[in-house]
Amino acid sequence: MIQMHDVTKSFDGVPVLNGVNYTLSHGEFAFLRGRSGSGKSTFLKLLYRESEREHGTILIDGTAIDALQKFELRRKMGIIFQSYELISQHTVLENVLIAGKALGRPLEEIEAEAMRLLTRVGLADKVHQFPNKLSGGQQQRVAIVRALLNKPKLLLADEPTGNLDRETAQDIMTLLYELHREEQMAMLIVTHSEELLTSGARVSVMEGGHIDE
Ligand SMILES: Nc1ncnc2c1ncn2[C@@H]1O[C@H](COP(=O)(O)OP(=O)(O)OP(=O)(O)O)[C@@H](O)[C@H]1O
Repeated sequence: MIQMHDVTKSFDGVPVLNGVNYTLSHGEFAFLRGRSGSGKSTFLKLLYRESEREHGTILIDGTAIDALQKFELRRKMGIIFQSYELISQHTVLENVLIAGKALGRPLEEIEAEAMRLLTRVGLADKVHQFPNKLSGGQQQRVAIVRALLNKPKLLLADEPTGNLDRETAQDIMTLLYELHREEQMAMLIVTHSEELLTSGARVSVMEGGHIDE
């Protein structure tokens, strides 16, 4: 799903990624850990081309990421962030539907899929609420549903539980693992928290500009 070979990135002449090699298989579930400032977010941003690498190759689902327009690349993936990134003037349902409307999918189809997923994550009674009426954990569940609406083969998560208390963070990690199995997609989750790692899951570590298993 992800094949990264010898990728480098620096900011103002200071190297952050220094020849990163990384592979994630189709349907695999994996964590990426690392100290603050080690380059984890930079690594993810290169994958969804929020930032551009200097050297090396990156393939997503077998295709070199430069061979695609950004919107084509991002269709292949869902992305969630620590800060949820919901639109405050839109209801929960509207926030989720945005992802499907962006692809021009029929409203009836995306509404049905949104309701299925929102029910799955325990938010069936919140669909007409606005995000500021929800807890942090509930807002992250909305963001997860939005990321899954178009059935991506890959979900990238950048510190998805960074703003949540421990118990809620654990619930979100469990939910992500269950969804990876149920919806059959690869997931790469960046976290600095060792205690949140799902037991038995693959864990890679970003350190010194490299990724080690
Ligand atoms: N746009 C940018 N311009 C300049 N420097 C940057 C930029 N983005 C990141 N950096 C630097 O690159 C390094 C890695 O940052 P990055 O955000 O990738 O780390 P991280 O491992 O995700 O950290 P955290 O766990 O704190 O989020 C840091 O030293 C940061 O200051």
